[in-house]
Amino acid sequence: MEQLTLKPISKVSGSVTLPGSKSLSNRILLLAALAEGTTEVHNLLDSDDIRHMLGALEQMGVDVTLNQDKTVATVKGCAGKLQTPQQPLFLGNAGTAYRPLTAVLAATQGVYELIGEPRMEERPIGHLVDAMQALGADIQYLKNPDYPPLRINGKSLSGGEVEIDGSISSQFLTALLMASPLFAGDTCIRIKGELVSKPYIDITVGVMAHFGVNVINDNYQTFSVKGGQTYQSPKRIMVEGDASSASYFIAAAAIAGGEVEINGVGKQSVQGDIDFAKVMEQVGAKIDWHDEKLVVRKGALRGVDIDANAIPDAAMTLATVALFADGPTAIRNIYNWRVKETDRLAAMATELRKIGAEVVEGHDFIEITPPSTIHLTDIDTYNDHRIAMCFSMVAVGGHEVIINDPGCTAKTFPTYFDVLASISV
Ligand SMILES: O=C(O)C1=C[C@@H](OP(=O)(O)O)[C@@H](O)[C@H](O)C1
Ligand SMILES: C=C(OP(=O)(O)O)C(=O)O
Repeated sequence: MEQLTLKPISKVSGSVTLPGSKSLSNRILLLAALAEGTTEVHNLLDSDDIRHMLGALEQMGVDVTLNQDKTVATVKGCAGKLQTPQQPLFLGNAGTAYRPLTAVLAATQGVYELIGEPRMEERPIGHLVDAMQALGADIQYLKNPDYPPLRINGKSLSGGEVEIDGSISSQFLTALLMASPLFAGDTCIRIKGELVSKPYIDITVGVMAHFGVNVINDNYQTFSVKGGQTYQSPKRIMVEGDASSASYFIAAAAIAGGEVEINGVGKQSVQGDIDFAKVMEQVGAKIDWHDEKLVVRKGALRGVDIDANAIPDAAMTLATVALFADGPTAIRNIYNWRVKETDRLAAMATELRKIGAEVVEGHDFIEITPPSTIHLTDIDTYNDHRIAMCFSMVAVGGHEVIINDPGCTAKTFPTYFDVLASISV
């Protein structure tokens, strides 16, 4: 196994430009593929999750041309007419590819098999399949009920009224929304249970609007979409920087100081994870907010007690910032950390304890009391990019740390450790 030893970092200073948002990149690619017209996508993320979406689209006959560094894609829309792939579509562990493709392909003529990495087979998808089946979709589980892999016999669906459980993942609603304009008739979606990760629905609705489809969102309880529509290419679209990736640099500047300019997200961001910057202000970071950049400086760091349901990805970064706060930090309402790249609640608790922190792991929360001394250890990353990136904060806090399998950041941020090194003193 590869290991990366991070030496103590005494200061971070300089400027970083964020890679494009994973959530925006995969939504935009899928809708550009389904649209009428050609779309030029700028600042596309180049990472494993996007590669899986691109690979699937290519297998279904979509013509996508990438520039040399793979950050500009020209997508020739197929106006909803995808080809049946010859092979199963391998989607890695990319939720933003697997879930939307499940719903869209169920409403598109053809036969599809959707497969993934072993962890994908442990990530539930039953709530989405239940809703699609209630609308008449033909989707079968190939191994275990409620989990990938899936076989889909795509066909014309008529829409109608449908309920979807939103309590485990917002990606199921995102998927259903993205498929809804393809149904022959109108669709009214009612949310069962408390909808989690709500800001991601705003991203979905925003991207659909760019492609000419209007969603009526009634207080995150019901959503209405007109049927019989074809997405329309906006011709050119820009992916903003990844707000979840920004969290590591915001945290690094807050812990180690110097001044870090983070380009690509700011006041104008459409991503919910931008609110991590507000949480870090509460923690003590000094942040200047610009339209599309943040400038972050160090402050005295306080422990906080937050409900992180709206920012599940960025909130992981707070768990390692907590090592350097003046008291305990609690991160609450994050049950679905357990069904992501790994059981993130268990994994974070285990690794933080190895560093020396006192940790309470609840069913849906984690409480972290900073250690009096930080232990030198190697961090297991569980094939979870965010665990690898979060624990680089130990080095930022002035302590050597070893990251096992650092290459797992390829899921969303292949160059993360180089970018961190570029601002480290
Ligand atoms: O829709 C999206 O782009 C995402 C939604 C979130 O998942 P959940 O809705 O499952 O919390 C988030 O964790 C994931 O990284 C990306
Ligand atoms: C949960 C994540 O990914 P996915 O899109 O696969 O759900 C993540 O990137 O933290």
